[in-house]
Amino acid sequence: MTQIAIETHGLTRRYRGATALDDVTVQVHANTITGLLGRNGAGKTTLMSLITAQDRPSSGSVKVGGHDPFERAETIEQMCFVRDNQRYPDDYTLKLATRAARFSFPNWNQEVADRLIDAFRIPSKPIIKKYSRGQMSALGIVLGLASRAPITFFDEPYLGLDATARAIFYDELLRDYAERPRTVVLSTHLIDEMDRLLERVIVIDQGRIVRHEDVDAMRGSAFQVAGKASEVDGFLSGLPVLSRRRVGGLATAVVNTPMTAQHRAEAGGLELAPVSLQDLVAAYGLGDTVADDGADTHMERSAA
Ligand SMILES: Nc1ncnc2c1ncn2[C@@H]1O[C@H](COP(=O)(O)OP(=O)(O)OP(=O)(O)O)[C@@H](O)[C@H]1O
Repeated sequence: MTQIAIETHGLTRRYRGATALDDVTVQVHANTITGLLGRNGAGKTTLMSLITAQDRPSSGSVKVGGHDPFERAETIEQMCFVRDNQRYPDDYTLKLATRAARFSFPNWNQEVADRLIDAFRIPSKPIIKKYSRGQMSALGIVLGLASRAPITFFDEPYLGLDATARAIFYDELLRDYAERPRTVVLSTHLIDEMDRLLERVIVIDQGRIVRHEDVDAMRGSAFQVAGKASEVDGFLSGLPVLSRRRVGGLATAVVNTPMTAQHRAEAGGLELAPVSLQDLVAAYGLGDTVADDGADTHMERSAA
Protein backbone atom coordinates (compact mmCIF):
# COMPACT_ATOMS: atom_id res chain seq x y z
CA MET A 1 0.00 0.00 0.00
CA THR A 2 1.22 3.51 -0.79
CA GLN A 3 2.53 5.29 2.27
CA ILE A 4 1.65 8.93 2.64
CA ALA A 5 4.31 11.27 4.02
CA ILE A 6 2.44 14.56 3.79
CA GLU A 7 -1.23 15.34 3.65
CA THR A 8 -2.91 18.69 3.30
CA HIS A 9 -6.60 19.36 3.52
CA GLY A 10 -8.27 22.52 2.22
CA LEU A 11 -4.98 24.36 2.65
CA THR A 12 -5.40 28.05 1.90
CA ARG A 13 -3.00 30.98 2.30
CA ARG A 14 -4.30 34.46 1.64
CA TYR A 15 -2.24 37.59 1.61
CA ARG A 16 -3.77 41.02 1.46
CA GLY A 17 -5.36 41.08 -1.96
CA ALA A 18 -3.92 37.74 -3.13
CA THR A 19 -4.70 34.09 -2.60
CA ALA A 20 -1.37 32.29 -2.89
CA LEU A 21 -2.82 28.87 -2.15
CA ASP A 22 -6.45 28.01 -2.64
CA ASP A 23 -8.11 25.02 -0.95
CA VAL A 24 -5.31 22.56 -1.63
CA THR A 25 -5.96 18.96 -0.68
CA VAL A 26 -3.05 16.77 -1.65
CA GLN A 27 -1.09 13.74 -0.50
CA VAL A 28 2.63 13.34 -1.07
CA HIS A 29 3.79 9.74 -1.35
CA ALA A 30 6.52 8.63 1.03
CA ASN A 31 9.95 7.63 -0.30
CA THR A 32 9.28 9.17 -3.67
CA ILE A 33 10.76 12.09 -5.59
CA THR A 34 7.94 14.46 -6.43
CA GLY A 35 8.24 17.46 -8.72
CA LEU A 36 6.26 20.53 -7.75
CA LEU A 37 5.69 22.32 -11.03
CA GLY A 38 3.92 25.46 -12.15
CA ARG A 39 4.39 28.97 -13.44
CA ASN A 40 5.93 31.85 -11.51
CA GLY A 41 3.68 32.79 -8.62
CA ALA A 42 1.69 29.55 -8.83
CA GLY A 43 2.08 28.87 -5.10
CA LYS A 44 4.91 26.32 -4.95
CA THR A 45 7.05 28.08 -2.35
CA THR A 46 3.97 28.91 -0.30
CA LEU A 47 2.97 25.25 -0.20
CA MET A 48 6.45 24.16 0.91
CA SER A 49 6.59 26.91 3.55
CA LEU A 50 3.27 25.83 5.02
CA ILE A 51 4.23 22.15 5.12
CA THR A 52 7.53 22.93 6.84
CA ALA A 53 5.78 25.17 9.39
CA GLN A 54 7.64 28.27 8.23
CA ASP A 55 4.31 29.92 7.54
CA ARG A 56 0.78 29.59 8.90
CA PRO A 57 -2.22 28.76 6.71
CA SER A 58 -5.23 31.08 6.57
CA SER A 59 -7.32 27.92 6.74
CA GLY A 60 -6.99 24.19 6.22
CA SER A 61 -4.57 21.70 7.70
CA VAL A 62 -1.18 20.07 7.17
CA LYS A 63 -0.18 16.66 8.47
CA VAL A 64 3.36 15.34 8.20
CA GLY A 65 3.67 11.71 9.21
CA GLY A 66 0.20 12.12 10.70
CA HIS A 67 1.12 15.14 12.87
CA ASP A 68 0.62 18.87 12.65
CA PRO A 69 4.20 20.15 12.21
CA PHE A 70 3.39 23.36 14.11
CA GLU A 71 2.72 21.40 17.22
CA ARG A 72 5.62 19.01 17.17
CA ALA A 73 9.34 19.80 17.15
CA GLU A 74 10.16 16.16 16.30
CA THR A 75 8.16 16.51 13.09
CA ILE A 76 9.98 19.69 12.09
CA GLU A 77 13.31 17.95 12.76
CA GLN A 78 12.36 15.35 10.16
CA MET A 79 12.22 18.00 7.43
CA CYS A 80 14.84 19.98 5.57
CA PHE A 81 13.73 22.91 3.40
CA VAL A 82 16.34 24.23 0.98
CA ARG A 83 15.04 27.63 -0.11
CA ASP A 84 16.21 29.41 -3.24
CA ASN A 85 16.89 32.54 -1.19
CA GLN A 86 18.21 30.96 2.00
CA ARG A 87 19.83 33.51 4.33
CA TYR A 88 22.73 32.76 6.69
CA PRO A 89 24.00 34.74 9.67
CA ASP A 90 26.48 37.47 8.68
CA ASP A 91 29.57 35.75 10.06
CA TYR A 92 28.78 32.28 8.75
CA THR A 93 31.47 30.36 6.87
CA LEU A 94 31.10 26.95 5.29
CA LYS A 95 32.38 25.32 8.47
CA LEU A 96 29.86 27.11 10.69
CA ALA A 97 27.02 26.31 8.32
CA THR A 98 27.80 22.60 8.22
CA ARG A 99 28.34 22.53 11.98
CA ALA A 100 24.92 24.13 12.55
CA ALA A 101 23.36 21.64 10.13
CA ARG A 102 24.97 18.74 12.01
CA PHE A 103 23.14 19.87 15.16
CA SER A 104 19.86 20.52 13.38
CA PHE A 105 19.53 17.28 11.46
CA PRO A 106 19.69 14.00 13.37
CA ASN A 107 20.67 12.00 10.24
CA TRP A 108 23.40 14.43 9.11
CA ASN A 109 26.11 12.66 7.10
CA GLN A 110 29.46 14.45 7.02
CA GLU A 111 30.90 12.15 4.34
CA VAL A 112 28.15 13.13 1.93
CA ALA A 113 28.75 16.79 2.80
CA ASP A 114 32.52 16.54 2.25
CA ARG A 115 32.14 14.71 -1.05
CA LEU A 116 29.69 17.31 -2.36
CA ILE A 117 31.68 20.29 -1.13
CA ASP A 118 34.58 18.88 -3.08
CA ALA A 119 32.56 18.16 -6.20
CA PHE A 120 30.98 21.63 -6.22
CA ARG A 121 34.33 23.26 -5.30
CA ILE A 122 32.69 25.33 -2.58
CA PRO A 123 35.31 27.64 -1.02
CA SER A 124 35.84 27.42 2.75
CA LYS A 125 37.50 30.80 3.36
CA PRO A 126 35.01 33.53 2.49
CA ILE A 127 31.95 34.19 4.58
CA ILE A 128 28.87 32.78 2.88
CA LYS A 129 27.55 36.28 2.23
CA LYS A 130 30.34 36.67 -0.32
CA TYR A 131 29.43 33.52 -2.25
CA SER A 132 28.31 33.73 -5.85
CA ARG A 133 24.71 32.79 -6.67
CA GLY A 134 25.83 29.36 -7.88
CA GLN A 135 27.94 28.73 -4.78
CA MET A 136 24.94 29.61 -2.59
CA SER A 137 22.82 27.10 -4.49
CA ALA A 138 25.56 24.47 -4.22
CA LEU A 139 25.72 25.00 -0.45
CA GLY A 140 21.95 24.57 -0.21
CA ILE A 141 22.22 21.29 -2.09
CA VAL A 142 25.01 20.09 0.22
CA LEU A 143 22.88 20.85 3.27
CA GLY A 144 19.78 19.32 1.70
CA LEU A 145 21.42 16.04 0.70
CA ALA A 146 23.77 15.62 3.67
CA SER A 147 20.89 16.31 6.09
CA ARG A 148 19.43 13.01 4.96
CA ALA A 149 16.20 14.32 6.39
CA PRO A 150 13.34 11.88 5.87
CA ILE A 151 11.49 14.68 4.06
CA THR A 152 13.55 17.13 2.01
CA PHE A 153 12.29 20.09 0.01
CA PHE A 154 14.33 21.80 -2.67
CA ASP A 155 12.92 25.07 -3.98
CA GLU A 156 14.50 25.71 -7.39
CA PRO A 157 17.84 24.44 -6.12
CA TYR A 158 19.73 25.03 -9.36
CA LEU A 159 19.67 28.85 -9.57
CA GLY A 160 23.04 30.08 -10.83
CA LEU A 161 24.49 26.57 -11.10
CA ASP A 162 26.47 25.83 -14.24
CA ALA A 163 25.65 22.74 -16.32
CA THR A 164 28.38 20.65 -14.68
CA ALA A 165 27.20 21.51 -11.18
CA ARG A 166 23.60 20.76 -12.12
CA ALA A 167 24.65 17.35 -13.44
CA ILE A 168 26.50 16.71 -10.15
CA PHE A 169 23.35 17.58 -8.23
CA TYR A 170 21.14 15.26 -10.28
CA ASP A 171 23.61 12.36 -10.04
CA GLU A 172 24.18 12.83 -6.32
CA LEU A 173 20.49 13.12 -5.60
CA LEU A 174 19.80 9.84 -7.38
CA ARG A 175 22.83 8.14 -5.82
CA ASP A 176 22.02 9.19 -2.26
CA TYR A 177 18.30 8.56 -2.75
CA ALA A 178 19.07 5.00 -3.91
CA GLU A 179 21.23 4.49 -0.82
CA ARG A 180 18.79 6.13 1.58
CA PRO A 181 15.28 6.31 0.07
CA ARG A 182 13.36 9.26 1.46
CA THR A 183 10.68 11.72 0.51
CA VAL A 184 11.95 14.48 -1.75
CA VAL A 185 9.84 17.33 -3.10
CA LEU A 186 11.48 19.70 -5.53
CA SER A 187 10.17 22.69 -7.40
CA THR A 188 11.69 23.37 -10.78
CA HIS A 189 11.20 25.21 -14.02
CA LEU A 190 13.88 23.06 -15.72
CA ILE A 191 11.42 20.27 -16.37
CA ASP A 192 13.04 18.80 -19.48
CA GLU A 193 16.35 18.61 -17.68
CA MET A 194 15.03 17.17 -14.44
CA ASP A 195 12.13 14.97 -15.48
CA ARG A 196 14.28 11.82 -15.28
CA LEU A 197 14.56 12.43 -11.53
CA LEU A 198 10.85 12.62 -10.92
CA GLU A 199 8.53 9.79 -10.06
CA ARG A 200 5.46 11.85 -9.32
CA VAL A 201 4.36 15.30 -10.28
CA ILE A 202 2.14 17.91 -8.69
CA VAL A 203 1.17 20.72 -11.05
CA ILE A 204 -0.07 23.85 -9.40
CA ASP A 205 -1.66 26.80 -11.14
CA GLN A 206 -2.92 29.97 -9.48
CA GLY A 207 -2.84 28.34 -6.07
CA ARG A 208 -4.73 25.22 -7.07
CA ILE A 209 -3.59 21.68 -7.82
CA VAL A 210 -4.42 20.92 -11.43
CA ARG A 211 -2.57 17.59 -11.80
CA HIS A 212 -1.15 15.09 -9.38
CA GLU A 213 0.01 11.73 -10.66
CA ASP A 214 2.84 9.42 -11.69
CA VAL A 215 5.15 11.00 -14.24
CA ASP A 216 4.77 8.12 -16.69
CA ALA A 217 1.00 8.21 -16.48
CA MET A 218 1.07 11.96 -17.01
CA ARG A 219 3.33 11.73 -20.06
CA GLY A 220 0.99 9.29 -21.76
CA SER A 221 -2.13 11.20 -20.83
CA ALA A 222 -1.97 13.87 -23.50
CA PHE A 223 -0.67 14.59 -26.98
CA GLN A 224 0.09 17.49 -29.24
CA VAL A 225 -1.41 18.28 -32.62
CA ALA A 226 -0.02 20.78 -35.10
CA GLY A 227 -0.91 21.96 -38.59
CA LYS A 228 -3.21 24.30 -40.51
CA ALA A 229 -5.37 26.20 -38.04
CA SER A 230 -8.66 25.33 -39.74
CA GLU A 231 -7.79 21.63 -39.81
CA VAL A 232 -6.59 21.65 -36.20
CA ASP A 233 -9.86 23.30 -35.16
CA GLY A 234 -11.83 20.60 -36.96
CA PHE A 235 -9.75 17.83 -35.44
CA LEU A 236 -10.19 19.24 -31.93
CA SER A 237 -13.95 19.35 -32.10
CA GLY A 238 -15.30 17.36 -29.14
CA LEU A 239 -11.83 16.70 -27.69
CA PRO A 240 -10.64 17.95 -24.28
CA VAL A 241 -8.30 20.78 -25.33
CA LEU A 242 -5.83 21.85 -22.68
CA SER A 243 -4.27 24.69 -24.64
CA ARG A 244 -4.45 25.97 -28.18
CA ARG A 245 -2.11 28.37 -29.84
CA ARG A 246 -2.67 29.96 -33.20
CA VAL A 247 -0.04 31.89 -35.08
CA GLY A 248 -1.16 33.15 -38.45
CA GLY A 249 -2.64 30.21 -40.34
CA LEU A 250 -0.98 27.56 -38.18
CA ALA A 251 -2.04 26.13 -34.85
CA THR A 252 -0.74 23.77 -32.20
CA ALA A 253 -2.77 22.33 -29.37
CA VAL A 254 -2.33 20.04 -26.41
CA VAL A 255 -5.13 17.51 -26.12
CA ASN A 256 -5.78 16.17 -22.67
CA THR A 257 -6.42 12.53 -23.49
CA PRO A 258 -4.16 9.62 -24.54
CA MET A 259 -3.47 9.38 -28.27
CA THR A 260 -5.39 6.53 -29.92
CA ALA A 261 -5.37 4.80 -33.30
CA GLN A 262 -8.59 6.66 -34.08
CA HIS A 263 -6.92 10.01 -33.49
CA ARG A 264 -4.15 8.99 -35.87
CA ALA A 265 -6.66 7.85 -38.47
CA GLU A 266 -8.55 11.16 -38.24
CA ALA A 267 -5.41 13.33 -38.28
CA GLY A 268 -5.08 13.50 -42.08
CA GLY A 269 -2.20 15.91 -42.80
CA LEU A 270 -1.91 17.05 -39.19
CA GLU A 271 1.10 16.18 -37.11
CA LEU A 272 0.39 14.27 -33.90
CA ALA A 273 3.15 13.80 -31.34
CA PRO A 274 3.62 12.86 -27.71
CA VAL A 275 3.84 15.92 -25.50
CA SER A 276 6.84 16.43 -23.25
CA LEU A 277 6.31 16.93 -19.54
CA GLN A 278 7.59 20.49 -19.95
CA ASP A 279 5.05 21.29 -22.69
CA LEU A 280 2.26 19.59 -20.79
CA VAL A 281 2.96 21.62 -17.67
CA ALA A 282 3.28 24.78 -19.75
CA ALA A 283 -0.14 24.10 -21.23
CA TYR A 284 -1.59 24.77 -17.80
CA GLY A 285 -1.61 28.41 -16.92
CA LEU A 286 -1.47 29.65 -20.51
CA GLY A 287 -3.21 32.95 -20.97
CA ASP A 288 -6.27 33.17 -23.15
CA THR A 289 -5.00 35.61 -25.72
CA VAL A 290 -1.52 36.49 -26.91
CA ALA A 291 -0.86 39.36 -29.28
CA ASP A 292 1.42 38.44 -32.16
CA ASP A 293 2.17 41.53 -34.24
CA GLY A 294 -1.47 41.83 -35.13
CA ALA A 295 -1.62 38.28 -36.45
CA ASP A 296 -4.51 36.09 -35.48
CA THR A 297 -2.94 34.61 -32.38
CA HIS A 298 -5.12 32.99 -29.84
CA MET A 299 -4.62 30.75 -26.89
CA GLU A 300 -7.40 29.13 -25.06
CA ARG A 301 -7.83 26.63 -22.34
CA SER A 302 -10.74 24.45 -21.50
CA ALA A 303 -11.44 22.40 -18.43
CA ALA A 304 -9.46 19.18 -18.24
N1 LIG B 1 4.56 37.56 1.77
C1 LIG B 1 3.76 37.72 0.73
N2 LIG B 1 2.94 38.78 0.64
C2 LIG B 1 2.09 38.94 -0.39
N3 LIG B 1 2.00 38.06 -1.42
C3 LIG B 1 2.79 36.99 -1.39
C4 LIG B 1 3.72 36.76 -0.31
N4 LIG B 1 4.37 35.59 -0.56
C5 LIG B 1 3.88 35.12 -1.73
N5 LIG B 1 2.94 35.95 -2.23
C6 LIG B 1 2.18 35.77 -3.47
O1 LIG B 1 1.66 34.47 -3.47
C7 LIG B 1 1.70 33.91 -4.79
C8 LIG B 1 2.45 32.59 -4.76
O2 LIG B 1 3.83 32.85 -4.50
P1 LIG B 1 4.89 31.67 -4.42
O3 LIG B 1 6.18 32.29 -4.01
O4 LIG B 1 4.35 30.58 -3.60
O5 LIG B 1 4.96 31.21 -5.96
P2 LIG B 1 5.96 30.18 -6.68
O6 LIG B 1 5.10 29.18 -7.39
O7 LIG B 1 6.95 29.65 -5.71
O8 LIG B 1 6.65 31.13 -7.76
P3 LIG B 1 8.11 31.09 -8.47
O9 LIG B 1 8.11 29.95 -9.44
O10 LIG B 1 8.15 32.42 -9.16
O11 LIG B 1 9.14 30.96 -7.37
C9 LIG B 1 2.35 34.95 -5.68
O12 LIG B 1 1.33 35.68 -6.33
C10 LIG B 1 3.08 35.85 -4.70
O13 LIG B 1 3.18 37.16 -5.19
